[in-house]
Order: sequence, then structure tokens, then C-alpha cells
Amino acid sequence: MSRAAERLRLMINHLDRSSATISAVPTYAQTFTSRPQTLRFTHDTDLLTPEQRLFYEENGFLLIKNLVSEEDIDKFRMAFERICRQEVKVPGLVVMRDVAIVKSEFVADEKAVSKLQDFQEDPELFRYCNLPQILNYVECFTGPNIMAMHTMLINKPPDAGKKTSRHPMHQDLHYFPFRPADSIVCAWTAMEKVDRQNGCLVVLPGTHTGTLQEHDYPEWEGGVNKMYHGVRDYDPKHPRVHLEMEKGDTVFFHPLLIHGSGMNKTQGFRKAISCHYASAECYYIDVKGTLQENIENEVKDIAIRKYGLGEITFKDTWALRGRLVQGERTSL
Ligand SMILES: CCCC(=O)SCCNC(=O)CCNC(=O)[C@H](O)C(C)(C)COP(=O)(O)OP(=O)(O)OC[C@H]1O[C@@H](n2cnc3c(N)ncnc32)[C@H](O)[C@@H]1OP(=O)(O)O
Ligand SMILES: Nc1ncnc2c1ncn2[C@@H]1O[C@H](COP(=O)(O)OP(=O)(O)OP(=O)(O)O)[C@@H](O)[C@H]1O
Ligand SMILES: O=C(O)CCC(=O)C(=O)O
Ligand SMILES: [Fe+2]
Ligand SMILES: [Mg+2]
Repeated sequence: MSRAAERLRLMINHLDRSSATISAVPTYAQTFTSRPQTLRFTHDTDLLTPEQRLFYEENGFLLIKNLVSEEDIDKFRMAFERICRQEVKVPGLVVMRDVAIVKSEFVADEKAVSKLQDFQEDPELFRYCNLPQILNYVECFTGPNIMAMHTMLINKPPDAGKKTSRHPMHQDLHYFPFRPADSIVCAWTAMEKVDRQNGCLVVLPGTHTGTLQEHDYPEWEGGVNKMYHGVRDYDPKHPRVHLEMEKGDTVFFHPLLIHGSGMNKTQGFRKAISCHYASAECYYIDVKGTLQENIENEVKDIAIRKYGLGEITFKDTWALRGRLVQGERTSL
């Protein structure tokens, strides 16, 4: 047994005696040859410390400091700027502008872009999704066969005065027609210092143990960005944590974790890069007649326009974008 595994066993035994949250003492076989009941959200790859595993199990996220080098982040930033200056054309890329900006005056390009989505065909930006130190963590949540399903570079603009720079509280699983949720994880890396002033991530710890909630556009006076759905009955009293991060810090989080981001009260553009990974063994589901039907319809409308197709299934919009980053492409 590895030292980490031994410490984990001791910790579980300790927790079993001291709290009601983890009840059954797992046998040796349950703990170390398969995923035991008590550790539902993480795999043992000898990377996570027992403390880190238990933290993710309980909270649904894990912050790793200083995981991506300054040099890499500076390169991603330059690649972003080249795209904004329209020096490169990337197939499939979605360039999004903040709703308050598109609906008002013309703004020079770089400053109008609030998000790039689907950069899987940009070799420099996609290098982020292949970084070995990121994949080593991702494997703890997805297992060894890993697909990069969804990529974003978020350039949260200074708020134009209508609070449209906020991202409402949501669960990312709302957007995904594949399961199981526990084999999906997001990696989100701060490209500069992010804090409450420029709109850091805000998470509701522990909500990953719940179910997928109904999402819709929040009723915000100043407007909401396209597809920025929020959980229908957001309870502002639920304890929240503001994730203040330094450049290069990376948070991994579960797709049911309720999270959002506050408004950007500074004059800078708050940058982050992220990728949603899923186990290649995940399978597509039909979301017709479920809570996800509203997002399916919106995505299909946009995809039909974007790819100039007559008809496309929600599932195919994902299968087209997904890329294998480790192991074997089996199902997704
Ligand atoms: C885990 C995943 C979590 C998430 O994915 S959260 C958010 C996901 N966000 C997205 O998927 C971004 C989707 N955005 C897009 O697809 C495009 O940016 C979008 C909104 C279709 C616009 O693209 P284009 O059609 O190329 O742009 P356009 O300038 O020609 O505008 C067409 C009409 O759309 C409007 N528009 C553009 N950006 C918007 C925005 N941010 N919010 C709301 N409306 C927006 C724009 O005003 C225009 O409307 P109109 O025709 O003038 O009435
Ligand atoms: N009605 C709502 N529905 C969904 N999400 C919401 C709602 N109201 C606020 N949020 C989200 O809650 C998070 C925190 O919001 P906000 O920035 O207003 O608070 P804050 O960061 O605590 O503000 P401050 O830093 O000024 O105290 C953001 O993700 C925001 O988009
Ligand atoms: O970077 C942010 O503000 C959060 C973005 C986010 O949660 C998302 O796009 O799903
Ligand atoms: Fe999200
Ligand atoms: Mg805020």
C-alpha cells in the first residue's frame, strides 16, 4: 500500500469514528481496488493527498496553486490577442461579445470580446487542454481515458454599468447531454490575479452532491448574456465561497457544483482559460422532455446557423467538438 493510501485509510477510519458523514468503514478491497462508497467523486492515482480527496468529496472543488507557468499563460494571452486582432481564423471558434456592448456603441475589437468558446482547433490555446500537470489532476476525477469536451477563454469585461458582466449561478451539467456527471470535471485557470473586485468565481460548496436543477435566464434589469442561464431558485443565503486566485492557480470542479462570477468593478479585462473534461466512457443521453430541453433548443438554433446545416442533434454538436487528450476514445 502506498503511503498516501495508508494515510487515507487512517483518515477514513478516523472520520468514521468522529462524524456521521462517512459511515461505513470500507474494507481494504473496497477502498483500494475499486471506488468505495465513501469516495464517490475521486480516483486514487497517488497524486491527490488524502486531504485533497476528502476536500473534493465534501466540497465539489479543489484549488491547486501555481499549476500553470507564467510563460504558458503569457503565450495563451498572445494567442487570444491575435484572434481578437483577426490575424488568425480558427474553424469552429465562437467569439462572444458582452450583451451591454453589442447592444450599444461600437467598441474596438479586443475590448469587445467577452469570451472565446470552442478553441479546439487553435493549436496554441488547445495546448492548455493537453498540459500534463492539468491532465494528471483531471485523471483523478475522470479516470485514464480523457476527452476535452468544451473549451473557453473568458475575458470578463469591465462592467458597462448594467451588471451584465456577472455570470449567474449555474451548474455546468445543464449544458451537457452526457453522463455520468461524476466523470466530468472542469479545469479553470486564472490568467491573472482574480479577486472579488474583478469578478472571481463564487461557489456554493457541497452542492455537487445534489441533483441537476432547473435553469433559466435570471430576471436581471440590465439584461443577461445569451445562454447565461442561472439556477431557477437561487438561494442567496446558501453559504458561498469567493475563490480568489493568483495567475496560474487552477480550480477543478464538479459539473453539479453551483457557481457563478460577480461583476467586474475594475477597468481591466479579467482573464481565465478553462476546459471541461469527461471520461471517454461517458455516454450521450437524450434530454428531450427533461430540464435540459430549453438549452438544447437554444444550442441547436445557434449551431444550425453557425455550421449552416439544416438540422443537427444536440449530441452531434458535442461529438464534433470533443477531442481525445489521453488514452482511448471509446464512447463520447
Ligand atoms: C459549461 C458551459 C457554460 C456556458 O457555456 S455558459 C455561456 C455559454 N455561452 C455561449 O455559448 C455563447 C453563445 N454565444 C454565441 O453563440 C454568440 O456569441 C451569439 C450570441 C449567437 C452571437 O453571435 P453572432 O451571431 O456571431 O453575433 P452577432 O453580433 O451577429 O449578433 C447576433 C444577434 O445576437 C445578439 N447578441 C450578440 N451577442 C450577444 C450576447 N452576448 N448576449 C445576447 N445577445 C447577443 C446581437 O445583438 C444580435 O441581435 P440582433 O439581431 O441585433 O437582435
Ligand atoms: N438572482 C440570481 N440568480 C443567479 N445568480 C445570481 C443572482 N444574483 C446574483 N447571482 C450571482 O451570485 C454571484 C455573486 O454575485 P455578486 O457579484 O452580485 O455578489 P458579490 O460577488 O458577493 O458582490 P460583492 O463582491 O460586491 O459583495 C455571481 O455569480 C452572481 O452572478
Ligand atoms: O469565468 C467565469 O466567470 C465563469 C464562467 C463559467 O462558469 C462558465 O462559462 O460556465
Ligand atoms: Fe460554469
Ligand atoms: Mg462580486
